Amino acid sequence: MYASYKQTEMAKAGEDYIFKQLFEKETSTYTYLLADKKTKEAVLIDPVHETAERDVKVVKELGLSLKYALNTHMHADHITGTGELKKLVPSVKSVISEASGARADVKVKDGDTLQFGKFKLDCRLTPGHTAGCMTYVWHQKGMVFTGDALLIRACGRTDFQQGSSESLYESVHKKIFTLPDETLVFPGHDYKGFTVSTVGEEKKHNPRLTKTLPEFKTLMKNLNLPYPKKIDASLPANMVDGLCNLELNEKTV
Ligand SMILES: N[C@@H](CCC(=O)N[C@@H](CSS)C(=O)NCC(=O)O)C(=O)O
Ligand SMILES: [Fe+2]
Repeated sequence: MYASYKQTEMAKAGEDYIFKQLFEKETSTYTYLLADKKTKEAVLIDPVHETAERDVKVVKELGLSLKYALNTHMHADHITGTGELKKLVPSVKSVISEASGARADVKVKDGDTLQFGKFKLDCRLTPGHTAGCMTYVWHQKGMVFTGDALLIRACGRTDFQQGSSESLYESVHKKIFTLPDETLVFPGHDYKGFTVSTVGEEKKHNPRLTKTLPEFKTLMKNLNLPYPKKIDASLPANMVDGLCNLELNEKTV
């Protein structure tokens, strides 16, 4: 059984593509399904362990062929769904940045591209929340998947996983805010009910990233957020592509 979830209203089936924004309620995580309608090739961005079965069900119902399961970073608050997805659909290749230091089938670097059907995602390294955060840009559809680097009217915390407020500020300003203003911003989480923003809106209204760098650094230093509840289980599992410790122990006895 998987945790409770809801699928948001954000589902689009354009002329030549499929886009779905899926939600995992316990950790307020967004998973995105993108596909080429003609070739049926699909990718999932930031799947969650508990909702991997749901994601596979959607993929199958739509007659899609899942090529990649991408992580924007090594998550601290939940176990990635990539390990579970690979069990359910063995041909899927998991993806994470080389800079994350984590295990995956494909390790991407800044400037790499990932192809599905006639579409491609541009990989932009955006460190700061973690040292290995990757933002994926779908230029052809004017969409950017920012993980926890840029959240709607917020941004990822910088107090663990080699976080750095200075790096995050530079990443967002140089690698995300340089995209066209109308680019749709899809984050890795939302804790307030937002589903989508735009680069133009965030440049104007993000209460953290509109500050000067010194102000931003002070603000981030004083966020005082509690550690994510599942951090102790998530980090070791996400280092090894989402295989949980329990399974690893079972294999070694
Ligand atoms: N309470 C949640 C964790 C909330 C949290 O720390 N979120 C992270 C992204 S997940 S690594 C974050 O960067 N938040 C920024 C913010 O301003 O909220 C839990 O226990 O799971
Ligand atoms: Fe995170």
